[in-house]
Amino acid sequence: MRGNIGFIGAGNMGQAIMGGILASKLVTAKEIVVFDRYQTTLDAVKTTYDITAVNSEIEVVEQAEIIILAVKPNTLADVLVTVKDAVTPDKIIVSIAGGKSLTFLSKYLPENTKIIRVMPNTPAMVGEGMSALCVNDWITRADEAEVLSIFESFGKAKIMDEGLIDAVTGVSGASPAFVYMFIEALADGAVALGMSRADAYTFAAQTVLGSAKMVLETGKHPGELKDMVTSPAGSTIEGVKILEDNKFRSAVMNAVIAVGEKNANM
Ligand SMILES: NC(=O)C1=CN([C@@H]2O[C@H](COP(=O)(O)OP(=O)(O)OC[C@H]3O[C@@H](n4cnc5c(N)ncnc54)[C@H](O)[C@@H]3O)[C@@H](O)[C@H]2O)C=CC1
Ligand SMILES: O=C(O)[C@@H]1CCC=N1
Repeated sequence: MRGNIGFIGAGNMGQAIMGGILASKLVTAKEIVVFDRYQTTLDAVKTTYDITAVNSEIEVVEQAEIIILAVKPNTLADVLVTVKDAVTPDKIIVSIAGGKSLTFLSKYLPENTKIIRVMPNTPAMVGEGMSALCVNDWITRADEAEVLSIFESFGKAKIMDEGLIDAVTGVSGASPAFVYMFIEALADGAVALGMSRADAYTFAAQTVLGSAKMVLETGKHPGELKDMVTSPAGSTIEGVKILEDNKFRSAVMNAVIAVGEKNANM
């Protein structure tokens, strides 16, 4: 790393990324410089991770080379206005705010600022994140590789065209929420059939984890993997029919599209 990694905002996502970077030992805890305007959060993060806590947004920009803006989209403009004068051409500004484009970000920053827009997700917290990175014209190949290595330290990461960011937000940024709903529902079904709550979450979550690994590691089409589970006249196909009757796949598709459309209009 060329220097410290800064965070402005240390909520769910800021902490997920911080935790991921620290677990992978990409930098030391002291090389992570954090400001959160909510003192309780800042104190908690300092205690939990032993990072360098500072007292303002500007101090983060001054003390770090790569600055991750992890505030809510509706506070992003205020943060950009606050830090603008401290942003020099050598700094890399990374925004993870949903719906805020590179053009939006560049309007608030000096003309030649290096900017990267990222859509990560919360599984970063356990080293299994999925992030898409969109870069502006001032980002060099070396900058790109360095920031990619941050996001690869806690999962998979890929440089993507900004035109695909709404699709990314639907399929990986927001979809952990859908997956948790699915796991909860699987477990509820098992509980209805007599299994304990604790066992039901373990059986459901391990099955989702294993099924995801099958897709990633076998390279087989998900339909083929589904067919491997459904014996003729067996029990699984009865469940598949219920999901089809209830438009399960259509509901999931529409959920992804709704996220993307909202993201495009934030
Ligand atoms: N939660 C998620 O699954 C994902 C969130 N995102 C994006 O990440 C961003 C952050 O989301 P969350 O972490 O969920 O929100 P959050 O509300 O948990 O965290 C935001 C943090 O920023 C702090 N903050 C606000 N203004 C500040 C300022 N001026 N200086 C320093 N700290 C400030 C708040 O005190 C809070 O701790 C959002 O823009 C969201 O679109 C992106 C991908 C996934
Ligand atoms: O709900 C949101 O706005 C963000 C974007 C992706 C996940 N959370």
